[in-house]
Amino acid sequence: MKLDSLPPVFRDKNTSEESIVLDKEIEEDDDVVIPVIDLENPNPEKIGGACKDWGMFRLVNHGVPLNILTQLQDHSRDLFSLSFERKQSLFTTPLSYFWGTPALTPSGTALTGVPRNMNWVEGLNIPLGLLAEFGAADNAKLHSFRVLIEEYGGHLAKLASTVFEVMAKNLNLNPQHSKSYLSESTGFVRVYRYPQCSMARESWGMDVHTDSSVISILFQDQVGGLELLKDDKWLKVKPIPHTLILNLGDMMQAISNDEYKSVKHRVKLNKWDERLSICYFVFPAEGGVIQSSKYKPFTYSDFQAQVQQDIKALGYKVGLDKFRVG
Ligand SMILES: O=C(O)CCC(=O)C(=O)O
Ligand SMILES: [Fe+2]
Repeated sequence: MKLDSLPPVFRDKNTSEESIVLDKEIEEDDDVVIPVIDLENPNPEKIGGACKDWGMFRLVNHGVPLNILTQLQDHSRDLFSLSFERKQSLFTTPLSYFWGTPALTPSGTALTGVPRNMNWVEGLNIPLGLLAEFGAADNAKLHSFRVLIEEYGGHLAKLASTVFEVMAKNLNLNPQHSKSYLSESTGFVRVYRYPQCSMARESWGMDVHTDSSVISILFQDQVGGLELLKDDKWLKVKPIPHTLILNLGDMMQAISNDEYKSVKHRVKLNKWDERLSICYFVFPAEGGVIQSSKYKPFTYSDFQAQVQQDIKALGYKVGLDKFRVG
């Protein structure tokens, strides 16, 4: 890892490779087996059960070509290895480059508020609906990244709607409403690098949170660190090559009237390796009102505005509780 590629605030906690190796401990293994959904032959009952009991499951036979996954990883690593200053100047609107927090304003800059612990992460935010504005013709690296992201985004949008259709049927959603509950044009991709950190026990890659999305789909490398909360226990989500992890966000919990869970999750750091993950998020259509008996009618924009206000004022997201009836 090149030290000058890190945001300056992350540099002092990254000691040399040698001292890190001496420090190596064996961590106990408490991996769990989260439900596996085979998309070649999706079983609606199994999907329903996984949504209710876990809020997170693994996708296999998902149809995203392996070469796209590996190329995207390679390209992302290459971009993150650029110097911090270069990344700041290269990733301009509609892309954005952020670090220290995953909470962004709608335009993609890091949201600052009441100071909280720094999240040990840097990332690129890529709104798929604005890819046409992302010219990048004068930069070969960015251009091929854009082409890949476009292809990846197309696959993930299809994947998300396939799974959403099964959920909508399972929940007997009104087809008129459910059309606006998932809108491809709202999708964005986040690419994260979690630098190795010598104080991995004291810092977080990403603090405990739920996603605000309808559906999030994650592609992680082999380093591991993602954990989910189930029955008050933190469980590791083991990296398995070529599989994707789908989790439900707050919008899906509201749409399902709390039948499905927006799962709490977090990312632990690693002392020895940096970690790369690529996440896709998709939301309801602009102006689409979420109707359910447990929540006041609200749009995703209402929700997002409330989240931004809470992060600024309190330092954290309150989330769905702000919209609950009674
Ligand atoms: O990097 C990961 O594994 C998880 C990222 C995440 O939870 C998020 O972006 O909401
Ligand atoms: Fe998340």
